[in-house]
Amino acid sequence: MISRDDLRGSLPGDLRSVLPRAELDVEAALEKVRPICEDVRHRGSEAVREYTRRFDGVTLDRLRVPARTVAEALTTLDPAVRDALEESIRRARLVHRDQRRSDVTTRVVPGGTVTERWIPVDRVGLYVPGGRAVYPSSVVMNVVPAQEAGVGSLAVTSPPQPEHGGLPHPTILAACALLGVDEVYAAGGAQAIAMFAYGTDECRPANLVTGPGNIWVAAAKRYLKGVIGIDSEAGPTEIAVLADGTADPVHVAADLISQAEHDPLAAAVLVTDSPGLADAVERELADQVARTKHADRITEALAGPQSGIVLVDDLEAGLAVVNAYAAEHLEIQTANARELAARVRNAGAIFIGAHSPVSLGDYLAGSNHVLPTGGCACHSSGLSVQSFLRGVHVVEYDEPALAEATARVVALAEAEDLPAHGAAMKARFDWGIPE
Ligand SMILES: NC(=O)c1ccc[n+]([C@@H]2O[C@H](COP(=O)([O-])OP(=O)(O)OC[C@H]3O[C@@H](n4cnc5c(N)ncnc54)[C@H](O)[C@@H]3O)[C@@H](O)[C@H]2O)c1
Ligand SMILES: N[C@H](CO)Cc1c[nH]c[nH+]1
Ligand SMILES: [Zn+2]
Repeated sequence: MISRDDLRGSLPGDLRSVLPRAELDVEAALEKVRPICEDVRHRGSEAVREYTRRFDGVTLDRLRVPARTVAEALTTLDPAVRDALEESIRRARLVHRDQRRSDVTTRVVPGGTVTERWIPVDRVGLYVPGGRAVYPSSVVMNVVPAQEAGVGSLAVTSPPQPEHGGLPHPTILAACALLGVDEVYAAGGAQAIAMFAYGTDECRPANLVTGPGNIWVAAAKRYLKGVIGIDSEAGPTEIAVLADGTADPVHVAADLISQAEHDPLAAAVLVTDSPGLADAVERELADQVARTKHADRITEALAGPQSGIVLVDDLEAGLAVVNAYAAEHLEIQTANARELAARVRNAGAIFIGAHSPVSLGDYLAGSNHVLPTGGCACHSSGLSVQSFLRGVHVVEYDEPALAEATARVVALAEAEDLPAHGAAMKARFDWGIPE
């Protein structure tokens, strides 16, 4: 129970330290991924194949999936799944197309302009998880914004599945085919991220790698950042639900369980001012978990230190808690949900009201489901078209505009004791280069 007194005067950081959160030791995982990444750097595909044998239990002669195999995956795709994927792609395109940026030219002074030009990254590597669950939906969430940004070269990688002849899951291949992606690799974990970073004889290096994954994937992204660009760390899934006594405990429990289903390290947190709702949700959780397929990993996730029910005095305190927590997904199920949502500062994505569950966002809302976890939502965004663009300033001044700027540039250069900077300006005018 966190009371208003606990909150009074507490900084978001203090509050964060008393909230449930996974003690995800990415730093410890870094120790383990460092040698994997270095090995891939030096031995390329041979090393990727060796770690694939060790961690995925699959022996592969080559990592690249033949383009024909990708295309053929469509022939065995369940028509209902095809229809759902196509609609998911259509809705995601609608949302992501609206995120495209236009170049903007600012006339700073007469004769002096700065244009911000948006240029897509040349080549991206897209990670699609495939350990405990397989994620064709993450193919959509990675590929659509990259394509809408105008990225020219896209490669997808996903862990090989022993029961599918060492290929990524057929629905992942089919999703790639639907999106027109034919460069696909059967590799997962840290070794796949290193493959994109350093390149191998089979896979050209990429400029940027994006996509969600487990702790090994998150650690590899952190280790290789700089060698390759990365999106935000999108690690084990999190859901926070801010609810009052008007929320339906059956729905709240179902939504918490839905995200706990991803990983024993997934986090599910209810923040409520209603002791009655808290009790009812607890009862519902026990009932629903017992009846669900992945009860083991869900039970582990719900019992972990990262999950729990936080009872607050009122919804103001609840708002402070969810802002401090900065969940990957935040559902607001209260009487005044839209109003509270407008005051949320930190969340990867916000789901308003009884009819906007996270499961909708995972597959079909049109929003992106690759979102920052572990509190990163206080500084990072989910995947979007912007993730695949670079803004480049293009500067163009004419001679009078440069002349008008010269004295001030010289003054600032001298203040920084960098006189050659000033000299580069003066050289263009009568002032000349000083002896
Ligand atoms: N935040 C998001 O946007 C988002 C979206 C979807 C999924 N997720 C998360 O992605 C994760 C997917 O995890 P997953 O495990 O199912 O698939 P994954 O593809 O991320 O990881 C599987 C890979 O991990 C490697 N691996 C397994 N054990 C290892 C070990 N002991 N040492 C080194 N490497 C090892 C293997 O090579 C395997 O290919 C889940 O945590 C889920 O919650 C997050
Ligand atoms: N909830 C995950 C994002 O954290 C995305 C996902 C994909 N499939 C099901 N769920
Ligand atoms: Zn999910």
